[in-house]
This record gives sequence, C-alpha cells and structure tokens, in this order.
Amino acid sequence: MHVVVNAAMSADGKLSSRRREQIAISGDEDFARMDRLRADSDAVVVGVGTVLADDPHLTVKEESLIADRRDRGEPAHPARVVVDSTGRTPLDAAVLDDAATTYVCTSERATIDDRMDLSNRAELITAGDDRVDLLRTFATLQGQGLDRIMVEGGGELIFSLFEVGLVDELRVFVGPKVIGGRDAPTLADGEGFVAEFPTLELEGLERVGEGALLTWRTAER
Ligand SMILES: NC(=O)C1=CN([C@@H]2O[C@H](COP(=O)(O)OP(=O)(O)OC[C@H]3O[C@@H](n4cnc5c(N)ncnc54)[C@H](OP(=O)(O)O)[C@@H]3O)[C@@H](O)[C@H]2O)C=CC1
Ligand SMILES: Nc1nc(O)c(N)c(N[C@@H]2O[C@H](COP(=O)(O)O)[C@@H](O)[C@H]2O)n1
Repeated sequence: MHVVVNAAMSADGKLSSRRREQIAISGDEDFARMDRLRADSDAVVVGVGTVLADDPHLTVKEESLIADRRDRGEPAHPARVVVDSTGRTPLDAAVLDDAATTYVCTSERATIDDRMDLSNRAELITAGDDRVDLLRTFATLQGQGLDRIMVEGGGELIFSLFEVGLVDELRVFVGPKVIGGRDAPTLADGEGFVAEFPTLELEGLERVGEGALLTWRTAER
C-alpha cells in the first residue's frame, strides 16, 4: 500500500478558515493536478469533519481521466472512504451517492441503528473501540485491493495518520492567500507532537499556477 496525503494550505498554513467552510486555495492548475492524482488512486480518504464541512463528492471530474480508468479496467472513480467513529455521515451526503463505492469506517461507538442506516448506502468497516483504528482500517482497505491511497484531509485525520506512521508521501500546495485564525484548521491538527516528530525528505518543489507544490517523503523512523 502507498499512502499519499494531498492538501492545499494557505501561505500561513491553514486548510480553511475558522468557520471551517470550504475555501478554494488551489487554482485551476492545482485542482487539475489533484484530479489526476484522484484518477491514479484506488481510494480517496477523508475524515468526517471534512464531510460535514464541505459535503465533497470525491469523484474524478475530467472525462478523459474517467475514460482512461475505464480503459484500464478500473471503475470510473476511486472508492471513497470516510473515517467516522460514530457514524455522523449524513445519509444524504454527496459521498454516499451511487457514483462510486464508498466505505464508511466506524468504531464500536457507532450505534447499531446508525450502522444499519449507513450500510444501505456504503460498505461498513468497524475497527477501534473509541476512535477509528487507522492501522486496522487501512489493512482492511488493502485486503479489498485498494493499494494506492490518496488522503485529502482534514487536519485531524492527517495528524493521526502521521502519528501511526501510515503516511508515505505528503504533497502540499501552498496557495497565495493568508487565512489566519488560531482556530482555523491546519495541515496537521490533533494533539500535536512534542517529541519524535515525523521527519520528511523534500523530493520536489515546483511552481503550480500562483502557488508552490511541495512534495515530501516520510523519512524512516
Ligand atoms: N484545503 C484542503 O486541501 C482541505 C481542507 N479541508 C478542510 O478541513 C476542515 C476539516 O478538517 P477537520 O475538522 O480536521 O476534520 P477531518 O476531516 O480531519 O475529520 C476529523 C474527524 O474524523 C474522525 N476520526 C475518527 N477516527 C479518527 C482518527 N483515528 N483520527 C482522526 N480523526 C478521526 C473524528 O470525528 P469522530 O470522533 O466523530 O469520528 C474527527 O473529528 C474543513 O474546514 C475542510 O474544509 C479538508 C480537506 C482538504
Ligand atoms: N486540493 C484542494 N485544494 C483546495 O483549495 C481545496 N479546498 C481542497 N479541498 C478538498 O476537495 C474536496 C472537494 O471535493 P469535490 O470537488 O466535492 O469532489 C474537499 O472536501 C477537500 O477534501 N483540495
């Protein structure tokens, strides 16, 4: 399995504003790059915070990329994965439509009723007592043949993936906006590290539209 975290942050490191509304940080060129990365992935993963904030669809937008996937014998879109301990994903969320297979990953904290409702619209994976156990969840995804994993966010999920050592690559578009705000989400939120910080090796640095794309690989720990 290869896990790529791809996100866009403002020049001051925010994924969104304190209102947690979706903000276009990427320009057209970066959205096109993100679409190509989705098209080259088996699954696109987000946390439930992103579903509640953005109601994303997480599908490939460019028709030629969809056609290429079909030519390769792949489904039109990668699978969509929501990390959602208690089953808060709204039943009318865009990720639960029939455009692609969706996995909702819960912990034992999700009620049976919520799990039953979600199971009518998604494949359910249950791992973890309190929060979703990411190592077990990703192992289950791998068992389903999902090897090329793209994670889009948000900051809580990205932090947890670094914490358990699941991130192979980090691609960050740094866009030309300043968002500010102590409560605005950043690239890696959660509790934060105080020691044994994951370290990265810079693999690429390029101009994309009006911003910069940084590509990092995680160093061996
Ligand atoms: N600019 C960009 O590229 C992107 C921006 N965003 C922005 O990010 C914001 C959302 O980010 P954020 O609020 O951090 O939410 P996340 O999308 O990271 O979801 C976090 C939630 O996932 C659930 N979860 C379950 N298990 C785990 C686990 N093991 N580790 C971490 N989380 C877990 C938790 O809820 P529970 O306990 O209920 O399960 C947690 O609150 C929005 O404002 C959105 O617009 C999002 C993606 C990309
Ligand atoms: N790469 C990137 N750049 C931005 O500026 C963004 N705001 C995001 N957000 C992510 O894209 C999702 C929306 O997907 P759909 O267009 O609905 O398919 C959103 O939920 C974030 O994950 N990404």
